Amino acid sequence: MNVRRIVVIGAGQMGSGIAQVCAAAGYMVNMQDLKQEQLDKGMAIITKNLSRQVEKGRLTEEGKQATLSRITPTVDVSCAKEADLIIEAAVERMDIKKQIFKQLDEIAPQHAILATNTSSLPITEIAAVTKRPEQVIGMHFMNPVPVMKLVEIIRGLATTDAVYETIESITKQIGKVPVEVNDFPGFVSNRILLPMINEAIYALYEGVATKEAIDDVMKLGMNHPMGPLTLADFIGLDTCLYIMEVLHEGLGDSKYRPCPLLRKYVSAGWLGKKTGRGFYIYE
Ligand SMILES: CC(=O)CC(=O)SCCNC(=O)CCNC(=O)[C@H](O)C(C)(C)COP(=O)(O)OP(=O)(O)OC[C@H]1O[C@@H](n2cnc3c(N)ncnc32)[C@H](O)[C@@H]1OP(=O)(O)O
Ligand SMILES: NC(=O)C1=CN([C@@H]2O[C@H](COP(=O)(O)OP(=O)(O)OC[C@H]3O[C@@H](n4cnc5c(N)ncnc54)[C@H](OP(=O)(O)O)[C@@H]3O)[C@@H](O)[C@H]2O)C=CC1
Repeated sequence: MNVRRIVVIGAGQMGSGIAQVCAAAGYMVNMQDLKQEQLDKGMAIITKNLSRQVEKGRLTEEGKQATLSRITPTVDVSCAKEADLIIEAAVERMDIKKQIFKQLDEIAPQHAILATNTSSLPITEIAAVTKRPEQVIGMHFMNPVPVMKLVEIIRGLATTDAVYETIESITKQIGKVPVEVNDFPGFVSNRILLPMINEAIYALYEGVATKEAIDDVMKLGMNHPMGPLTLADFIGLDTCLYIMEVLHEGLGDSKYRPCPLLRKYVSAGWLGKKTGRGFYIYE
């Protein structure tokens, strides 16, 4: 299928990154969010990332402007009318994703593929609220999107081979590496990563060590680029909690219970880097 226009739903840290890499590869992109403020923040992040590439001599000023000109920020979801592919990157909650997919199914042209960047939620269940489950698929980017190579691709029960192949080909065109995994809670990435992060939070909760010490052990001892508590702040503690809840409920094993300290921080609105405070404080 020939994809020209991509609509990205959500202009947060993932949505803005996805819009950037798609526009940089030549696609026309509409980036939609509920609030203008969030769109402004998303565009500012994209501009900053592209400017850094110009400073490093990896991109010309014209190239930066051309990429920016291919992105149209909007609060109007009816931009989905023009989409060949929609990539949803709103909040990690099944009720909200179902609402979005129902609406997109009504607005988007018949041929359009509806992809979700969900970190953990079942693709089949999201697809079931649409009249085109065969055109719904998981396209799971990693954070920060412009840097990380992986895109986990997850078929729902009804996803066709043609839709899978289109998404695989677009993933390669935007310079990423597709890896196919099956539709299980948390897929592969977060089934393995999030229990490690949750265990690090338990270690802090139980007083095994300070947050700095826990992060140092994993950075210096295991060569992780970021310690698990820094990484949790980077992902967003709300997203970490939602993912743990999906693993706990979806796999039915108490080993996935979210740490009470994680719940407490989320209740306090300490969501990590994006709100200025999580396990650490950010200026
Ligand atoms: C929750 C989910 O569903 C799935 C997930 O995404 S889980 C999260 C997965 N991501 C990770 O695990 C990230 C772990 N951390 C890292 O890999 C690294 O710390 C990092 C790439 C984020 C930063 O790397 P670093 O070496 O510490 O810092 P730094 O030297 O400043 O940056 C390295 C490069 O990344 C770029 N970069 C860093 N942060 C960036 C950002 N937020 N956006 C865009 N580019 C960024 C820098 O510009 C730099 O680019 P060049 O090499 O081209 O100069
Ligand atoms: N953070 C990460 O490391 C990763 C996250 N993901 C997944 O990507 C998705 C987005 O995460 P992330 O970008 O971190 O989250 P953010 O909180 O940074 O951004 C989410 C954005 O979506 C907006 N939004 C909420 N509801 C709607 C809606 N109905 N229509 C349009 N926009 C909406 C939010 O607006 P408002 O703030 O006003 O609610 C916010 O701007 C989640 O599903 C997450 O699990 C996937 C890979 C990695």
